[in-house]
Amino acid sequence: MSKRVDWEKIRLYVITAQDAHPGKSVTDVMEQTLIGGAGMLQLRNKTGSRSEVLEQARALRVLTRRYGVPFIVNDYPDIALEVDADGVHLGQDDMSIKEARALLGDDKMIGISTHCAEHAIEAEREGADYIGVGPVFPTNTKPGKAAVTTAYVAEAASLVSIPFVAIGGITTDNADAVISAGAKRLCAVSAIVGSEDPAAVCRELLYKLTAADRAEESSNANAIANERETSGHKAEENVTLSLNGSSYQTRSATLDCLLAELGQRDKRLVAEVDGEIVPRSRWQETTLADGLRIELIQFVGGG
Ligand SMILES: Cc1ncc(COP(=O)(O)OP(=O)(O)O)c(N)n1
Ligand SMILES: Cc1ncsc1CCOP(=O)(O)O
Ligand SMILES: [Mg+2]
Repeated sequence: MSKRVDWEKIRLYVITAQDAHPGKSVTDVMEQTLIGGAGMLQLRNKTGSRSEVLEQARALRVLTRRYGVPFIVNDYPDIALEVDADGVHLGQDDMSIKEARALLGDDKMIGISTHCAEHAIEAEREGADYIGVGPVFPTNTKPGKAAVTTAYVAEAASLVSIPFVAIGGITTDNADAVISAGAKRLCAVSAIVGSEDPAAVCRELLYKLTAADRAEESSNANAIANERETSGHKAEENVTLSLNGSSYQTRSATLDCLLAELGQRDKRLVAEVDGEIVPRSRWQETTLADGLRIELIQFVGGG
């Protein structure tokens, strides 16, 4: 799988944490997350030797290929290349995006952690493929790291056009608040891989994301329907006027439109509304209303 991943399919990004599931293997737990609908996986191993990380990366590469989802390696661009992962995730203190790009080429994804608006803007400018936005809440997975709160999630949603994933302390209990702040994608570690049933937690988080999509679609559809209804009513509303002494119904909104409707706009004539002459320059701004008395006086002949 190359960098051209389908971000529409990636709503839930799951990261490994082997200490969170003693007695269960990383690949077994991560397979459960894929069964639950995870759309992207990351290998994050902060304590193992390089050879252990490489071995886990190889196994997760095989697994993610089987499920057709992108696979990212945290911290080790060289291992990402060696196992043909889809990319690397960098932190603010790691090598620059430029350096990683030079190593990995254009086909691999580069994700980077961001903790404030300036980071997000810089990441997009430097060519990151996605950003992590967090930690949204305090979390034992990243002890001592200040929470950025949902305020930064909302800021990121309006600041960047590359995809972003909200991360840090996200659980099924607080995910709605993160989604309401504007997150379309969630990334979680302990709440998923530390649970008895990782697939079920994934399904629940995905359900929350898709429920929010449906609510947004239906509120957009309502707004469009209201707009149509309002403008539809306007179009259907007839105005009843007195035109040269006779009752006349029209849908035209302005004097200019009425004269066009009557085929008179280009004729030499004087238009009077309620006894007052309306110069041609004001026909477009003269709106029609029930009961108006309109007199059209034609000039006959030349001279
Ligand atoms: C998706 C995602 N977001 C943030 C991080 C954190 O990366 P980093 O800041 O480099 O910290 P460590 O994970 O290396 O401790 C991430 N890994 N993934
Ligand atoms: C790696 C990382 N980067 C920012 S928060 C975080 C940890 C997220 O883990 P959890 O979902 O367990 O809070
Ligand atoms: Mg890192």
